[in-house]
Amino acid sequence: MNALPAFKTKVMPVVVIDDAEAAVPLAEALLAGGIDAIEITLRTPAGIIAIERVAKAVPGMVVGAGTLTRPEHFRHVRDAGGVFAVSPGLTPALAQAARFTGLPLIPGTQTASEIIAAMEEGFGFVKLFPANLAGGITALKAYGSVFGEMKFCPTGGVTAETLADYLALPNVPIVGGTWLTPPALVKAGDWAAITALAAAATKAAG
Ligand SMILES: O=C[C@H](O)COP(=O)(O)O
Ligand SMILES: CC(=O)C(=O)O
Repeated sequence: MNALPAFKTKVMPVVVIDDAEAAVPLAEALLAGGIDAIEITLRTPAGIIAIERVAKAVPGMVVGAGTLTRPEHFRHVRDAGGVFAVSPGLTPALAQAARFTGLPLIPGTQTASEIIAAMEEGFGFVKLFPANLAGGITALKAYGSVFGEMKFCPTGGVTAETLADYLALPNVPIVGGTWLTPPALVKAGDWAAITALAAAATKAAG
């Protein structure tokens, strides 16, 4: 599968954005806290515009899209300037769209069969989603002993308090979550508070 772009952060903010105007200051606030990659979801109409703005205006930020659930989403994201894609799951049609557009994809998995299906499509790095429902750290340890080559980005229920425990696992290079960009802080434009959350997560990630 297409290789992911390089970034340093071990903590991926999963952003649900209601107002595209907030995208650039939000990305700059995260960057100031040491986070150089962001997943802006397509769950809101503002998502794709937000990706376009961050891709144009925040050169230090590696911007990707989340919640791709339809093949045509891949073209929309690529055309907006997004450089990677994340999906809560995986189907053959989504894998084909990723290959066709050249957009690197991190697909969501939860079960052993889903991990095997992702491996069959050529993925070596997947999401564990929702990580807390899938069994969290216990599941990742079990999958680590079975799927030695597979790396995971647990997302769903990961917090500032638990991220270091996840990252201590050898098969977890990065974690994701929404706690870095609380909707109330985004709505209030409290970028300093978001930088503080990002800096705390960057520190906890080591
Ligand atoms: O999209 C990902 C998940 O909904 C994030 O879950 P979280 O809010 O528990 O971080
Ligand atoms: C769950 C996730 O990462 C997504 O919505 O793409």
